[in-house]
Amino acid sequence: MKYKGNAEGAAAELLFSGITASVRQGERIALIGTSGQGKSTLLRVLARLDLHDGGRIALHQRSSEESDAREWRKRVCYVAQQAVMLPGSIEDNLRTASRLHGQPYDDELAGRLMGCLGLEHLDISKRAADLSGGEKQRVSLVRSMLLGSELLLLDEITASLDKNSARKVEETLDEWHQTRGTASIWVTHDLEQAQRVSDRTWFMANGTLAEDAPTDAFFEQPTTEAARSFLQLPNSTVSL
Ligand SMILES: Nc1ncnc2c1ncn2[C@@H]1O[C@H](COP(=O)(O)OP(=O)(O)OP(=O)(O)O)[C@@H](O)[C@H]1O
Repeated sequence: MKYKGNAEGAAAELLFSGITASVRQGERIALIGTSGQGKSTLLRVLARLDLHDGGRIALHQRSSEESDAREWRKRVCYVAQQAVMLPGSIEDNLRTASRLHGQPYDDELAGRLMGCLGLEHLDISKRAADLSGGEKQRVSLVRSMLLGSELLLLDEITASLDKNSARKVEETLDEWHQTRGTASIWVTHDLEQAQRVSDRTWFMANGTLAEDAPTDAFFEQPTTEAARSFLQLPNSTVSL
């Protein structure tokens, strides 16, 4: 699905292939696997921020080729691990979605989400560039949530947060999911977090989606040796 070229024109290497999967409305997926498997790349492909070299992605049966990229990115929103703040104040950043998509800015909702994520102390007229890494990450999450997407692609969004703040992010997204039915694919290396925030787990290994299973089943009884090894479970006789 996505090629990884290396320098000096050497033969391109297939990063992953043969992935067939779907996300149901309101479903919460944890995407896990060892570093370098292509989890972030898969999210970026799904958000149409990276181009796939083959295969098809579709939203409600409409393929990416038939859909307007801007409209797609409003409905499928990628939240990066390294939050990028736009020039201007925190409020300017929060207003991005409404400005870009010509929709009214919900001041009350923005304030509520900032509070839920432990950012109520921030003066939103402050320069966004001056925020700490963890603050930027949460402001960027609020900015994305204000888009009202139906699928959030969350790329290690709590990686630079303390435990307390990370829990607030999880709780806020859980409430968001309960009240709005927003689906998510959450890339995380924290396996306890993966179990808390998902109904289904996608496990990437060996250049493909090696397992796609309900989260409880995956963690109790993974079916591949790759997953057993990843979860540090004893070997079984189950084959890859
Ligand atoms: N645009 C690109 N061109 C070439 N190689 C790329 C590109 N994007 C990512 N890669 C490479 O593809 C591989 C997968 O990267 P990716 O960040 O998707 O993995 P990951 O599973 O999310 O890793 P991690 O868990 O460490 O964040 C890495 O070796 C990376 O260097």
